[in-house]
Amino acid sequence: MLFGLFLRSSVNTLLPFATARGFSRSAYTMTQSISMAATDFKSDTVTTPTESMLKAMLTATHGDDVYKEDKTTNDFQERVAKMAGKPAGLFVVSGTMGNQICLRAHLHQPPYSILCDYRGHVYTHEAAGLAMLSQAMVTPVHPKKTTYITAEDIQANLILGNDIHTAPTRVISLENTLGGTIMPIEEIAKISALAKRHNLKLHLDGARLWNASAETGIPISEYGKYFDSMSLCLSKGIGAPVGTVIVGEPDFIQTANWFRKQVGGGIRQAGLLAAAADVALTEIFPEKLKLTHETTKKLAKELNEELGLTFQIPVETNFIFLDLEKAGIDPGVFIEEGAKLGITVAGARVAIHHQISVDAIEKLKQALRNAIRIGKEKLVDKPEGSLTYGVYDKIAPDH
Ligand SMILES: Cc1ncc(COP(=O)(O)O)c(C=O)c1O
Ligand SMILES: C[C@@H](O)[C@H](N)C(=O)O
Repeated sequence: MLFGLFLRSSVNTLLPFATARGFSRSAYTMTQSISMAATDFKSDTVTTPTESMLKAMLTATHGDDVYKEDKTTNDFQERVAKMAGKPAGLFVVSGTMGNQICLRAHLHQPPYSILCDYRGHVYTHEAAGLAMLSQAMVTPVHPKKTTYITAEDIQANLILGNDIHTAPTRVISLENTLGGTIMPIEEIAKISALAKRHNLKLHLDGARLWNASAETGIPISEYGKYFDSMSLCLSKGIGAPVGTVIVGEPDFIQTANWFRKQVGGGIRQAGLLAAAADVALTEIFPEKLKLTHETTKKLAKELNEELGLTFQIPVETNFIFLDLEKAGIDPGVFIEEGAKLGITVAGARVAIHHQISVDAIEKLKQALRNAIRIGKEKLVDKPEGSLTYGVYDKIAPDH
């Protein structure tokens, strides 16, 4: 009974999608009890567990995952690996861990380097893991003409051969979606062929591959054909409280498991977390993700038509990258005006997820109206700790 009360009071009880003012078939949920995520645009990592996820945790098995004895975890790993078209998977606690142990497991004898997009999360937001865990050099590549790095961009930046002055490229690490933009599968196929031609490994930071798949209709397994490893987060738009599954060949996953243990990522009763992630994947993918994208695009259209706002990169899934500079909006003012209205924003990037409330969307628009009005009247320092995504602020490649 007590737990039932806890459930009711602290989680979103998601009603069927509501048709909200101005947002037909909205991805917004009308929540009976407002979760802190309902007003939080800083990221899609902020979603809170739904009642169904918490209930699933109650019936999870309690085996010790370090000894591979937990049925719920083993079954979930198998489910995600199958969706990815890969023979093996490993449940880890975060996307960062998933990426870093995959990349480390592909590398054998330094000196070596990893090639990725200059905005790639593995390079910009994983606490220098490539340098410290993998002792790798990085070749950050700027896309020349598109919002994603192409086979041509990569070819021009590969470090091949064994010149003693260099750290040869051993792994190409892609990210899809990146900044919410989708990398076309045709380009991925070209990059895969290039990697194979030079005997390089290809990794995907697929924290939001679910979004790309939901938007394009291309199955996860179709993407999986081109990669030696993928890190698939369940704690972003999929809305699980914790978890990522990395996928690949069995011997690769065994090596990655070693590095998982080494960084303290061996999990005991992992079934509790895997059970919630399993329900989240079923509940959210792909339909609720698609609705979230529809809502994001509709909001972007309204911000452009009503407020004249433009965007740093195309709005293709669940992120809007506002061009605040062009609008004369100080990020600190935007953050401050949002706080006054009871919403959390983090600067240029606006993240939409399945728990954002209709009311919060209206407040976001009002905060932007206020910030435009205030304009250059005053400049406000960004509050300490605000997520700035500086790398994303410059996401538009230097054409
Ligand atoms: C593209 C991308 N990859 C990886 C990660 C890392 O995930 P986590 O925060 O769970 O470590 C994030 C952030 O959440 C991300 O945005
Ligand atoms: C902050 C960053 O690590 C996180 N992945 C996000 O996109 O919000």
